[in-house]
Amino acid sequence: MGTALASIAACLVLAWLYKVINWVWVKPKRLETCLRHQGLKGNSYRFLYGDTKDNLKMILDASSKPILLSDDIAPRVDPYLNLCLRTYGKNFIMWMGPKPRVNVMDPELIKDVFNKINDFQKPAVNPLVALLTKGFAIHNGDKWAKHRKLINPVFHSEKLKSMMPAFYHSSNDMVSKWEKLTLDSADGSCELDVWPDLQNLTRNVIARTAFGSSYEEGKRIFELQTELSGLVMQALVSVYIPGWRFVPTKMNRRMKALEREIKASLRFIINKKEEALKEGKAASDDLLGLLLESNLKEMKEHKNKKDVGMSLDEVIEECKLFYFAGQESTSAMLVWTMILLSQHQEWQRRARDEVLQVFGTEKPYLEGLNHLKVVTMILHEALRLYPPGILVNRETRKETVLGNLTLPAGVMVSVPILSIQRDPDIWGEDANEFKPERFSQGVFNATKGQVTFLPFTWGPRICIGQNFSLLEGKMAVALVLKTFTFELSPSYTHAPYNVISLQPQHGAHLILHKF
Ligand code: HEM
Repeated sequence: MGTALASIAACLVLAWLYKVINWVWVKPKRLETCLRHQGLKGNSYRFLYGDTKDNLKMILDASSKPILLSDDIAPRVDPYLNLCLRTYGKNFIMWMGPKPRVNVMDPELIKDVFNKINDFQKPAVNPLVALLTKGFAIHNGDKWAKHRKLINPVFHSEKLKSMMPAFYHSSNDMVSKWEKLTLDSADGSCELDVWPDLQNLTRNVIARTAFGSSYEEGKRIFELQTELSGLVMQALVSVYIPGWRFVPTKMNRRMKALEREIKASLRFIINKKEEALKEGKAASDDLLGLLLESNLKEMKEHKNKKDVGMSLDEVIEECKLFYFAGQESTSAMLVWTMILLSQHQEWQRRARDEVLQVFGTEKPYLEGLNHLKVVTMILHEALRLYPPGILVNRETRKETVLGNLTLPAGVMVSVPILSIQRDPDIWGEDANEFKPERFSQGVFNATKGQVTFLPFTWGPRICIGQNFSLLEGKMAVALVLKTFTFELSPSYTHAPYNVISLQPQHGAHLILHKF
């Protein structure tokens, strides 16, 4: 009996060892040979870590010093990728641990990557990131399609109209706070770091638009989510050990407690809203109400079918996704827009003239915001130079053809948005300069119809919140321009860096003058 057990144990250990050796050595080397035969350059695979150690070291080094406003930001923001581009050209492989990642910058290939969503799937997320959200942004296949279909109506342009009061009140709260600071000073000016206030603005917008009347509870959930993101980020910089998250360390216990509290608070809000909706009491004009309405409709229409609609847990995860996806990126877009307009006073003046011409002393309204041409050009140029998401990844699950390449299963494909949007081959020699006039005839003309402007990516998985965030951004920019002129403070240091989104590492110190 004992010998039989020992043999089974030995077999299990051998099987496990085989899997580990295959994962860390045999498979990466096989993939490397296959990719090199097809002409792809890049560093050789290094055991377990691949390029990740060098990548991290270069990021830490680059982020230890600021750069000049006139410098290219790529060497600071993504130094390793930038080095590979210079060393190997645009088509190369980088090693994300034992996984090869192919860099793709050809517009036709990018189109394929974003269009063929079943061939190029979202990579599995680190279980730590899944603590923050398991919403449809991380799913593939039928589950993604089902959730996207249910959530699409929530972001329909006619529904955005009902979000206008939330955009206005949140922007107005911020502008009133700044106005008070300028009025309290003798010369009607004040110096401040606008970055935390812009983050607060976009948080308030999501709390208001997601939960309507439950806004205060929504804000509390945000505080918990922010603490949880901080802990997840801390855990992510250490080497990921499978299963470590179950060890009851102080940090792991806190993460679990936060996750439980967030879930319980969301469950409470959702139940309250669902009850009210069923009784016909609540106007479903917030994101959660609209989502529940879309869900109820689907369940009624297909009540005899299996697996229809979303469960309560799935709705909870989608609410967490609104927080996660909707906030950081929009505040990043706004902060870089303000920094660029501080540097380029002529464009600031043109944008203000337009805002005053459209709204005069009136509160900004939907149709007016939709007609702001100069402001839209400026937002697009800010999103080109400082895309909140600098890179997106996909992964092959089976042998897949991409242009001249045949990629085996298990290869990551990366679209480096920042490098593409600053590529002189695509945008011309002035690619690194702020020139909103590029977008004077719209995005299609600016890109000559190619897939080269990608702040929201492209294809079926394009950002669902694109119109939402642009409208929110226009409201905030219009109110700021109506109230202040602004410039960079001498204490501003230019230090773009990438943590989830492209952020100003040392804040955004500006001087505001009451207009
Ligand atoms: C300036 C602001 C924003 C930027 C630059 C941005 C950017 C992006 C990008 C690049 C993706 C695609 C990621 C990928 O393909 O891997 C994406 C997806 C997504 N975004 Fe946004 N986003 C913004 C605002 C928002 C807002 C306000 C919301 C919601 C309230 C939102 C919700 C989502 C969702 C749910 C997805 C997943 C779509 C899918 O997988 O089908 N985003 N966003």
